[in-house]
Amino acid sequence: MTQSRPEGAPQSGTSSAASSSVSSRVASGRSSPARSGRTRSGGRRPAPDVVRDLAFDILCGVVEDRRMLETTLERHPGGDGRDRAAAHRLAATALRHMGTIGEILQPFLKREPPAPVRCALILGVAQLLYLDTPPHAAVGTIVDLLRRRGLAPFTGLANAVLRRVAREGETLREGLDEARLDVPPWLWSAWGPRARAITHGFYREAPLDLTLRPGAEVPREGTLLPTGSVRLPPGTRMTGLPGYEEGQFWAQDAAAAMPVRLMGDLTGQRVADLCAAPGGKTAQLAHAGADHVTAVEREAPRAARLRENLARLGLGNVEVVEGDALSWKPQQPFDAVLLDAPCSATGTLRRHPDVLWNKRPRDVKALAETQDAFIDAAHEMLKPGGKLLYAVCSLQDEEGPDRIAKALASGRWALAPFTPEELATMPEARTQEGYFRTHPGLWEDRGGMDGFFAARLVRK
Ligand SMILES: C[S@@+](CC[C@H](N)C(=O)[O-])C[C@H]1O[C@@H](n2cnc3c(N)ncnc32)[C@H](O)[C@@H]1O
Repeated sequence: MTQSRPEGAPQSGTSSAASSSVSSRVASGRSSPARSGRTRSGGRRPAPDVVRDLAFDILCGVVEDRRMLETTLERHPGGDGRDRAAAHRLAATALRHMGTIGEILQPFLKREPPAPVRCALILGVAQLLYLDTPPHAAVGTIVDLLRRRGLAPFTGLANAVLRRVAREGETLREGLDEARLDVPPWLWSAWGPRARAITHGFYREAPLDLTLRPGAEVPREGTLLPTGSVRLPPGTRMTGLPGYEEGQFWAQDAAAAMPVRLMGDLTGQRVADLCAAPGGKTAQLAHAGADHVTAVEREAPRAARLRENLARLGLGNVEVVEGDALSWKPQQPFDAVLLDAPCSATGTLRRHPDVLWNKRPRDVKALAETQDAFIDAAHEMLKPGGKLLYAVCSLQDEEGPDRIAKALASGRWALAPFTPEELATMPEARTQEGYFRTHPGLWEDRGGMDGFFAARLVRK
C-alpha cells in the first residue's frame, strides 16, 4: 500500500485573515447563502449547507470506508475555498476527538444508530464541545443535514441527543481521560511513554512551516525557527504570501526539513531522491550543492506535481524519473541516496487525523516489508561507501528503529550516527543511537512539529 502523505506539500487552508471567517462558518452554521423555507406540503425545507454536507461526506468516508480525509474532500466538489476549509476543519476536529465523542454519546443511545446517523451526531457534538458553535446552530444544522440526506426519521433522535449534550456535555467530559479515548489502543500502546504528549500535540492545528530558498527574505508575520525554517500561524495560505510566485519558499514542516540537512556535505555529488513527490526534499537537495539530483516518483499525477513545484522554484537542474524505485536501475551508482519511504504517516496526525482511524496494525506490518525492499534497492544504487538517509514521517518503531536494526543486522550497512553538533538546533530529536526522532508533542511552546524518524547508513 502506498501512503502518499505529502508532508512537504502545499498545505490547504485559508489565509490568517480568512481563518476567522472559516471559524465563523463553523460556529454560526453559515456557509454559502442559506435559504430555508416551506415545502409544498408545508414541511420545513432544510437550508442548503455546503460546509456540513462536505464535513459529513468526509467523516463518513473515513469512518465507514477507511478513506483518507484529503482524498474524500477532493472527490466531493462544491463550495468556495472558505467553505471547503471550514468543512475540513469541522471533520478534522471530529476525528481528533472521536473517541471522547463516542464515549459522551454512548449513554444517550439505547440502540446503535445507522452509521451515517452516527457520523452526523459526531459532527454535532464536535460543534458543541470543541468548536464553540451556539447550541441552536449546532443542533439545527445537524437536523437539517439529516433531512437533506433522507434521514428524516432520525431528526427527533438527533434533536434530543444533541440538546442533552449541549446541556450536560461539559459535565460529562469531566473525569474522562480524553487523550486515552481519542487514540485507538494499538497506537496508544505502540507509542509507549510518548503517547500522552503525542496526543496533546495532535490536538492542535499545525502551523504553516516554510523552507526558504538560500538568500530569500523571511516573509512578514513569519517567525524564524532555530533550524532555519519559518513558521506562520495555522490557516495561513502559502499561495497568498508575497514571494510565492517567484519561488522564494515551499511548504515543509520544521521536522520534515531536517533529514536533508542531516545528509552532510553534498557538494559535487550525484544524489538520488527515491520517493520524491511533491518535492520538498528534492528542492532542498537541489540547493545543497549536489552536482546532479535525480528524483524518482512512481505515481504519474504526483510526478506531474513534482515537476510543477520544481518549475515554480526555478529548479531546472533536477532529473525527474517517473518510475518504480524498487526496480529502477541508474546508469551510474550514486554517492548518496535519500529514501523518504512510503509509511503509515502517523507523524502527520496534526494535519491528517484520519490516520488514527483508517490505519491498522497490519498496514504497518506491510509497510515495514516494503521499507526493507526500498533499503535493499538503495543498496544496489549506491557506490561502496555511499550514504543512505532513511526517513519516514511515522511514529511507529516498526517503520523506524526496527528497519535500521534489520539493515544493520544484514551486515551490508554501517550506521553513521548523527552527532550532537549536527543536531545542535534540535537536540531533543537526537536519540541515544544517533537517530533523529521527533513527535507532535515536541516544541510545545513554539507550536509543535510533525513526527519524523531518520537514520544515516553507509553502504559497506
Ligand atoms: C512520503 S512521500 C514523499 C515526500 C517527499 N519526499 C517530499 O519531501 O516532498 C512518498 C512518495 O513516494 C512515492 N512512491 C511510493 N512508492 C514508490 C515507488 N515504488 N517508487 C517511487 N516512488 C514511490 C509516493 O507516490 C509518494 O509521492
